[in-house]
Amino acid sequence: MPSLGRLHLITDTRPGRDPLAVLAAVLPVARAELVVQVRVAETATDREAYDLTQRVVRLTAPYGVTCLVNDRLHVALAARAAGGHVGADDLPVTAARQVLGPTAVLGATARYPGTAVEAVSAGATYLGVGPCYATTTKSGLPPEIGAAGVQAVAEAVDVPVIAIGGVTAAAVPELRAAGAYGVAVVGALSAAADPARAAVELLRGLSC
Ligand SMILES: Cc1ncc(COP(=O)(O)OP(=O)(O)O)c(N)n1
Ligand SMILES: Cc1ncsc1CCOP(=O)(O)O
Ligand SMILES: [Mg+2]
Repeated sequence: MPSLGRLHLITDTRPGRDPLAVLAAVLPVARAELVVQVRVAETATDREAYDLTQRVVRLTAPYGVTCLVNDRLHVALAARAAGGHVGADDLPVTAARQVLGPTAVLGATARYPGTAVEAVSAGATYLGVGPCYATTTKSGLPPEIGAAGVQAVAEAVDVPVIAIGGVTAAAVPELRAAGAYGVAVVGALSAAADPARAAVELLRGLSC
């Protein structure tokens, strides 16, 4: 399996956002350091998720970028994405691994060392760990775990830990120092006035 990119761009499909325009801006600067996770609203249809995934797969293929699908693993398979990401309300990691097959990239959400170790035993190849900081992108989240929470998970597992939730370029150094391999962001790229520049700033911290 090729090494995982350190900057995970999660698509922002909220009204007024343009995930493909953001991706087109970020791709040339981030290249293979980028992972794109297609995440659509729960109210989106499978067809909408599939169409967006196909477009992302086509856009990213020339750059060797890994494309993943959040939650909807059948969409990942149908669109020939590299894998998917599951959390507590999705298929269990063992079932997700069965669906995707042995070589797919499979991310799982974890907040604590115990659940992190279980997810890795069940077949997760990386962990999404958070929320690290306050965020308005997703509601109903549990309390933030901060860099200390990331460190606790990173010390417990030997797969890449991807910090998520309110992550900005300013926070990347402390997350890296805590053992995060990379970061996953929605707003830091989607809401940026200049997404390419925002990606460069995130990548600067990730390369240290
Ligand atoms: C990299 C990464 N980490 C965590 C999540 C959150 O997944 P989940 O807990 O299933 O929540 P939803 O994204 O499905 O709302 C993620 N998507 N990516
Ligand atoms: C999907 C998800 N899961 C935990 S935080 C989050 C949203 C992250 O978005 P942002 O990077 O804008 O805080
Ligand atoms: Mg989910």
